Amino acid sequence: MEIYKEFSFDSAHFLPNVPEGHKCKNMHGHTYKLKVFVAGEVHPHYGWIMDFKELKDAIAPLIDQLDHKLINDIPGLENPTAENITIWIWNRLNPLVPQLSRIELYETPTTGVIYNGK
Ligand SMILES: Nc1nc2c(c(=O)[nH]1)N=C([C@H](O)[C@H](O)COP(=O)(O)OP(=O)(O)OP(=O)(O)O)CN2
Ligand SMILES: [Zn+2]
Repeated sequence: MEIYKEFSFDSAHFLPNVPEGHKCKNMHGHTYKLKVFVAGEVHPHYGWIMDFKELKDAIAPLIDQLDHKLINDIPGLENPTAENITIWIWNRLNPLVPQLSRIELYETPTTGVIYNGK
């Protein structure tokens, strides 16, 4: 079984490595939607895989770093594609939440990344 919790953050970014003339070389913003999945067994006493609040507390410092920021300024995110942001989140969240099974990051309503750490 998997549980999930959704988060969102509003951030500015630009993509420095795209060719001249590409619209994403200009600074612009997104309301990112983040969906975090955790897999495991249902605890016989608590009746849950993991407390949603524990998940929220684990990701809060990462959301704080991203929300209302220029993502390019964050060390490790100088080229803040959706793929790189997703890997950055995974690498910081997985040590705190070892049962992490999947991250989905939506940059726009029609574009996103699904990552399971491999
Ligand atoms: N594989 C990726 N491709 C692109 C990324 C990315 O992170 N990974 N990022 C961008 C830009 O950040 C851009 O803001 C999003 O691109 P796009 O889907 O073209 O955005 P639009 O809102 O303009 O989409 P429309 O459907 O055309 O309105 C680009 N590519
Ligand atoms: Zn963008």
